[in-house]
Amino acid sequence: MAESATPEQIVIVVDFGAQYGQLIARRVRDLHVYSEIVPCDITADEVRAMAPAAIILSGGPASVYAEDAPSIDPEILGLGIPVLGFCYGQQAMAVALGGEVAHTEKGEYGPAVITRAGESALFDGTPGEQTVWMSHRDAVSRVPEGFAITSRTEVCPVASMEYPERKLFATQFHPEVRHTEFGQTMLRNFLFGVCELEPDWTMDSIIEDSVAAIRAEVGDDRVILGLSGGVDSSVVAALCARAIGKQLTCVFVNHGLLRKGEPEEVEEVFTKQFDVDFIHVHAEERYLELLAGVTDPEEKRRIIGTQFWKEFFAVAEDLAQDGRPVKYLAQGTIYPDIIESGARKTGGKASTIKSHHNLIPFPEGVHFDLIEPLDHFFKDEVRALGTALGLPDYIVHRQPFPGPGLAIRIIGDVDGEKLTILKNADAIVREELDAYNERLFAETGERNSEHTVWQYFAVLPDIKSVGVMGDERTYARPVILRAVESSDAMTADWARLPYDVLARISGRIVAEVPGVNRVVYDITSKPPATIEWE
Ligand SMILES: Nc1ncnc2c1ncn2[C@@H]1O[C@H](COP(=O)(O)OP(=O)(O)OP(=O)(O)O)[C@@H](O)[C@H]1O
Ligand SMILES: O=c1[nH]c(=O)c2[nH+]cn([C@@H]3O[C@H](COP(=O)(O)O)[C@@H](O)[C@H]3O)c2[nH]1
Ligand SMILES: NC(=O)CC[C@H](N)C(=O)O
Ligand SMILES: [Mg+2]
Repeated sequence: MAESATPEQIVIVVDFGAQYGQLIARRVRDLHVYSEIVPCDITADEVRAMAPAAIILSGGPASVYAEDAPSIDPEILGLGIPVLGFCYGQQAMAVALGGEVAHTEKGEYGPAVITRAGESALFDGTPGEQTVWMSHRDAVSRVPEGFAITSRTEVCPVASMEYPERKLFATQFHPEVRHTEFGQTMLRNFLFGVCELEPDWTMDSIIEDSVAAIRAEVGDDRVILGLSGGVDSSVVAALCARAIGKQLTCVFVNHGLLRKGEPEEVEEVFTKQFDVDFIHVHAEERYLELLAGVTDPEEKRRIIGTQFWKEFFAVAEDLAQDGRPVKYLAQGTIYPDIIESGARKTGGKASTIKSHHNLIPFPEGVHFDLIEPLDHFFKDEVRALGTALGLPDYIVHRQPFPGPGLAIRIIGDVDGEKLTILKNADAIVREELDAYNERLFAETGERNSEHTVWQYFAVLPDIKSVGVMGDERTYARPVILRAVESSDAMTADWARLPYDVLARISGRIVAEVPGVNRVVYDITSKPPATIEWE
C-alpha cells in the first residue's frame, strides 16, 4: 500500500486516553512540525522504528496506581529522545522512573496560578507567575532521582519537573489548551529550543513531498481516482494531476444517493473547469436494487462500500482494454475516516464507531494498490492544502458529504420515494443555511470560522406522526434537521441557529415537500451522538 509522505521529523503523541490527544498533535502541527498520535502500549522497539524527534505524553482519565492503569515503558524514556509529559503523562513519567504519585487533598480543575522555581528552558520568555489550566486529582509527591521541580501551585507541589540533561520534561497542567496563557510558548520552547527542530512542515513542503511520493510510487503506471466532487477527493485530484498528469482518470460514481442537483454540478465542474479525464458512472439502479429492504446501518455501509470497489474495478477493466492496466486507486481518505472505522493504521486500538465506505475490505476478485495522500490529515488541514493548491473556494469550503450519501440519512430501508422526500427537504435546508452562512461570512469575513455552521442536512426517520393540514388529518413523516459546528468532525456541537431561521426551514419543508408534516431539530453534540444518524 502506498503510504502518504511522512516528513523526516516527526513528533509522536503517546495517548493515555486523553480528551486532548488530538489537540496536542494539532498544536504541534500548527507550529509546522509534523505530529501523529500513537497508542500508549507502544514498545521501545516500535518507537525506535519510528525514530521520532520528540515524544509527548498525553493526559488521561486513569489514576496511575489503579489496576490496569496505562503506563509507559521506562525504556522509551531512556532512548535519548526528548520527552514532554502533560498531566497523566507527568505522573506516568514520575512512576516509571521511580518517583511517587499521590492523591492531592483537593483536585485542581480549571485555572490555577503557578509560581516558577529556578531556571527552565521550557519556561523561557514566560513570567514567574502565570495562569495555567489544570484538570487533576493526583499529583507527583516525590520526583524521580535527578529531577528538579520547576514550578508549583498552592495545591500542587510539582506543577512541573524536569531532568534537562536527559531531556525529560513534564507539567501537571495542560499547555495544549488555549486557556494556558503561555502554553504555546512552552511547546515552542520544547520543540525549537530543547529538541532543536525546524518548523519546516509547511503547506508548500507537504505538497512537494506528496507529489514526489505519488510520482515515486506510481512511476509510469495508471491511476484511477474516486472523485466525489468533495473537498478531500478534489485535493487528491489536484495532487495527482500535478504528480502524474494524464496517467490519471477521475471516476465519479453516481449511486443515486447524492443530493439534489449534485451529479450535474460535479460533472459540470470537472469536465468544464478542470483539465482532467473524467468518467461519470451511472450506478443508480444497481445501488437501489442492492439496498432494497436493508435496514441495518453497518450492513448498508458494507453494501455501499463494496459496490464502490466493484464500480471502480469495472472502470479499471474497461480502461485496460487498450493494453495498459490500471494498478492504483487514489482516494480522499482522511484521518477521522480511519480512526472512526477503528481500522488499519491506528494499530487497531480505536473502537469501530461506523465503517466509512472507503475502508471496507475489497470483495473477492477486486484489487488495487491504494494511494491515500491525506490519510494523516484533519479536514481543516485538507482545506488549507486545497487553498495552497489553488483550488477555488467553492470546492475548498464545500461542506462534507459522506460517501454512502443519503442512504445513511434515511433511517431504515431505502427506496425511491423516501429518496425523493429527503432530496427535496435537504435542498431546502441547504438553501436556507447556505444563505445564513453567507450572512455570517459577510459579517465576519471568514469561511468555516467558529461562527459559521459547519455541516447541515436533513434526515428522514422511519416513523410517521399525526398532523393537521388544511383542516385535514395527516399521517406523514417527520424530517430531522441536523446542523453542527465543528472544525475536524471528531467532535461537534449543534448549531445555535436563530429561531427565525429554524422557523423558515420548518415552514418551507412542510409546505413544499409532500409526505412531510413535521420538522424537528437535533440538539445533540458529538459525543455522545455522531454527526450523521447512521
Ligand atoms: N460518489 C463518489 N464517487 C467516487 N468516489 C467517491 C464518491 N464518494 C466518495 N468517494 C471517494 O471516497 C472518499 C471519501 O469520501 P469523503 O466523502 O470522505 O470525501 P470527499 O467526498 O472527497 O470530501 P468531503 O468529505 O468533503 O465530502 C472520497 O475522497 C473519494 O475518493
Ligand atoms: O466519506 C465518508 N464516508 C462515510 O462512510 C462517512 N460517515 C460519516 N462521514 C462524515 O464524516 C464526518 C463525521 O461523521 P460522524 O460524526 O457521523 O461519524 C461527517 O462530516 C460525516 O458526514 C462519512 N464520510
Ligand atoms: N487530566 C489528566 O491527565 C488527569 C490525570 C489523573 N487522572 C488525575 O486525576 O490526576
Ligand atoms: Mg464526500
